[in-house]
Amino acid sequence: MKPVRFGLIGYGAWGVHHARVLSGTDGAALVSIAGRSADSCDAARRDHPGAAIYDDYAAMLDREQLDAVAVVLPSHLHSEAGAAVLRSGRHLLLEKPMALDLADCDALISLARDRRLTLAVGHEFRLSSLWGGVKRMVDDGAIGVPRYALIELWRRPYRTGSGGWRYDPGRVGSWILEEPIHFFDLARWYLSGPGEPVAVTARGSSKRADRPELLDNFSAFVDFPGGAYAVISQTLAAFEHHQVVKLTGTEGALWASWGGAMDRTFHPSYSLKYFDGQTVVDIPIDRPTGEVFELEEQAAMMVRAVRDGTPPAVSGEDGRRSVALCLAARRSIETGETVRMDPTLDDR
Ligand SMILES: NC(=O)C1=CN([C@@H]2O[C@H](COP(=O)(O)OP(=O)(O)OC[C@H]3O[C@@H](n4cnc5c(N)ncnc54)[C@H](OP(=O)(O)O)[C@@H]3O)[C@@H](O)[C@H]2O)C=CC1
Ligand SMILES: O=C1CO[C@H](CO)[C@@H](O)[C@@H]1O
Repeated sequence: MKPVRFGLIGYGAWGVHHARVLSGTDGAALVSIAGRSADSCDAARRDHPGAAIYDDYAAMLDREQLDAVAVVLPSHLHSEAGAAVLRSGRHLLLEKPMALDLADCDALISLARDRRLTLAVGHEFRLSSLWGGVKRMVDDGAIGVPRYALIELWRRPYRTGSGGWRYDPGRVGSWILEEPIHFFDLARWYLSGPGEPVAVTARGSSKRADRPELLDNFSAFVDFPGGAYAVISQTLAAFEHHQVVKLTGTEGALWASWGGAMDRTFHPSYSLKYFDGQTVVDIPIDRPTGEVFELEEQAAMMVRAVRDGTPPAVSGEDGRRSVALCLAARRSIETGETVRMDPTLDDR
């Protein structure tokens, strides 16, 4: 069978991993990469001598024969580059956050729908043996009806990113859209059985008096219909990278934890403990877990989506809901109020 032909836009810290994975996934071929500076283009050429390298992604989309394109650019460029990919008739794997506002999310969803193309968003935690193991046990009824989730991250400060985009609110949107967005996605995945979140209440603080908008510390309560709720909490004012999900239900509890020297480590430690109301057992995790591993599952998922039309793990609608929760959290911090969500998806 002919391989699915992939293009990649963006060859920074995370694009390098997308490229590594796309060039090694069964059924995929990494055909071309678009960078921007001479440095990132040279690095792409050196690492992937078989791929065509461009310093202009529009030229790559014009000239290359591609089935699908991964967009791994600074977040303010997601909507513009994602739209260009879809308009060119290619399936799209778009890094999170899907876009910085809901109008841009809507435009991408419409473009993909009108052209019958796959739009997948890079919330790769859903492909994890650990975080996905939690989901499978919840779906199997292991903890009864889920009532509470704590999703917590302790980590070192963010990298600045190329040209400092991660520390510029105009380009990053907010730090809530940068990483807590993954946790809003997980909270929905675990708890939205009875329906989508109904309200968000958030608080945040900065460690720098001169940059109060950069929320090193962030916490949110997310209310679901029927009284279940999630607490999302993150600090960037710490060290290494340690994440937990603690989930309780009417009949049991799950405690998943993951840790490493950094988010992109190939040597993490992780565990999943399950309590059935009486005893605690360790649940074996069958595959290594961590974002560098989940990318492999994500690439395989994209190959299936292109070949067979299998729905993506995280759709444009999912990506949009997570953006909506982040924007609601930011509004809650600004106003000091709880923000009610519109379950019909019309919250703007
Ligand atoms: N799902 C996940 O777990 C993760 C997601 N991400 C997301 O991935 C995206 C990229 O993050 P990251 O790689 O860390 O950021 P970096 O700043 O490390 O890399 C961004 C890259 O984009 C390139 N770039 C900028 N403008 C253009 C353009 N017009 N055409 C082509 N390339 C361009 C830059 O090129 P140059 O170097 O030449 O300036 C740079 O190489 C972000 O949206 C981030 O949120 C990141 C990490 C993990
Ligand atoms: O998962 C992630 C790990 O951290 C990165 C920032 O350093 C985020 O961009 C990303 O979403």
